[in-house]
Amino acid sequence: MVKKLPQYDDVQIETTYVFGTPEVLAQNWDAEILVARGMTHDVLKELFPEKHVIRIQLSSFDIFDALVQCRHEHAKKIALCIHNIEINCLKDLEQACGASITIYDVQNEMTTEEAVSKALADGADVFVGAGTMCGICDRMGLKRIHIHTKHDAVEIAMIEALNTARTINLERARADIIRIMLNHSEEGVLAINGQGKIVNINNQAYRVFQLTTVGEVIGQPAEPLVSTVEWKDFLKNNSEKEKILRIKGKDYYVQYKPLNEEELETGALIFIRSTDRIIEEERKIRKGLSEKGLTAKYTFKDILGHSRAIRENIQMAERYSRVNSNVLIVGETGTGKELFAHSIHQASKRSNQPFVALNCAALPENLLESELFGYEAGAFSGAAKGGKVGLFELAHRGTIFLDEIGEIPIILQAKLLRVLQEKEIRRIGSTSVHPIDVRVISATNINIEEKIKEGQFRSDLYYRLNLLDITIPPLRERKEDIQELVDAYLTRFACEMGKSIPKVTPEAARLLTEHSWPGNVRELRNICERLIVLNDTDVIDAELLRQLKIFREDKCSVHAISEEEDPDSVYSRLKPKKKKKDLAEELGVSRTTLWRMAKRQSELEKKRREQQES
Ligand SMILES: Nc1ncnc2c1ncn2[C@@H]1O[C@H](COP(=O)(O)OP(=O)(O)OP(=O)(O)O)[C@@H](O)[C@H]1O
Repeated sequence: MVKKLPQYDDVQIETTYVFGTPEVLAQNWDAEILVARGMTHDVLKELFPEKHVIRIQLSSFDIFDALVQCRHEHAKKIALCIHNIEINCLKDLEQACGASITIYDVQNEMTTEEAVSKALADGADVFVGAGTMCGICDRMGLKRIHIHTKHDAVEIAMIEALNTARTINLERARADIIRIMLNHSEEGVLAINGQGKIVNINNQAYRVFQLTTVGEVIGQPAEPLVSTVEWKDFLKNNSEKEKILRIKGKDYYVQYKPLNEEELETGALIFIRSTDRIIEEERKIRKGLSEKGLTAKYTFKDILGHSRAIRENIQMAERYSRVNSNVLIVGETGTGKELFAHSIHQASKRSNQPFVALNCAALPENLLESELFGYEAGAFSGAAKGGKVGLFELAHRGTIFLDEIGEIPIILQAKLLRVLQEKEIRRIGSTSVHPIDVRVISATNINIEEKIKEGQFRSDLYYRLNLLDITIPPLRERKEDIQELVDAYLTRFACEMGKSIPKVTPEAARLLTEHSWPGNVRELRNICERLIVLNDTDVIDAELLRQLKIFREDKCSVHAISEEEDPDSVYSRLKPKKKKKDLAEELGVSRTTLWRMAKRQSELEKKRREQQES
């Protein structure tokens, strides 16, 4: 009957003939959208306020068509019983029909009956109207003409109904997504209205309150469930609140957020999270961060040594933790500069924020720049698709530790200085800047002042980095720490390896104290580890130190290798055979020092080649 309707797979259309009293119309419709004409439309709308009821509009043409048919009935006086319609051209219509026309306004079945009776008394001989009127006329044996609705009007109403159906379905799909999201949330979520009644609850909250039937609590007061909560005060004050509540024997972290969005009734959302879960998640996050190197591992408690120098350094560093100024830590390799940097961060107000460490000597200039400042997508060929967040951005609100700062290329020094001055960074290839709040702790084992004199380090940057400074003396200058460090490391490694803790004889202790420790604490730590691995007795004596050739690297470690004019160093002899990690251990140096040695080595080789060529 209706042509060219848009097709929707998920919409079902049914047609039915309804006629009669509101009681008849009030049958159980399972349709969500009803399409009807005239009085039927009005009655259905009143009976089903929650449904969409769409009106099929009667057109003047439909009425005209019905009136013209009255000619065939030889009408003299036509009664037009119609609902809520205005006709301006009555005179023309009367002429076209050849009869007088009286309009009777009808609202429902009762008023239609009254109108028909009145029209009859007024002398009407033909009645024109809709289905209800026709039914009454048929009962009374009166001549009547039914106003039929044209296809076009039905089609327009059906299109409106289908569009409404589409909107309903879209809304429903959206609501389904929100429901699924809510139900997949690890948090229990409860929405309460201004009267403290539950208007919505997700699956997780059902579990928390151990409810069994879905919908059991909707419309019920929230009070028995969250009885300990002064939600009334909270609604009154319209402020957020958080509490730890014990619900069904378990602890939950509960947050209340007031809801007074314009279109929503004032109420609140209650979020409920298991405290066990929060702790577990935090642990995972910390683990994730530490795997990425974003957390500090050490505190001042990890720094051993009772020498005056080390104690004074710790005291000073503790004071530095309380402020935000940049710190420069100076000391030979392996003296514990990184340990101090971690500890300062951990004792500072930034301890819950990231600690990001970077060795400036370990990367070539271009990589170092992108590592520090990040880059935009497509900033250069080979750049990662989504761009890259730089370490400064990663360290926002926390601390960045720039080890081997003396090695930073002069071009990057200018950029770093700008970052420290402006407190904002610009990624490579980006036009915009990001404000950052990062504390910089840097470390060096070279004399930066010398580098400044040589024009290789900017003095303005040095003063920015060196607002506070710590100088850690080498181990050979604080021999009183050696015994404590040896005891601590022997104990630690023996426990880790399930061996008994060996006793160090006085002679062995003397040898250990007299050793020059060019690799400082790192070297001492490595030697202690070797002693535990290689020794199966309970004693460490001088003979064992000699047998195990414990100090065999003495002549070959940093000092020996630092003689730049000696390219035939132990480093170059060992290098081809070793992995970087093993080599660093063998030489008793850090991987950075190793990298520096490699760099120096290749510079020397280059120089030698150039000399040979010239
Ligand atoms: N005072 C100390 N107490 C305990 N352990 C220490 C101490 N000083 C250094 N160490 C240990 O020695 C090793 C080297 O320390 P760290 O990496 O902090 O030195 P560094 O000065 O930063 O070295 P590099 O300049 O070579 O990077 C680490 O295992 C660290 O835990």
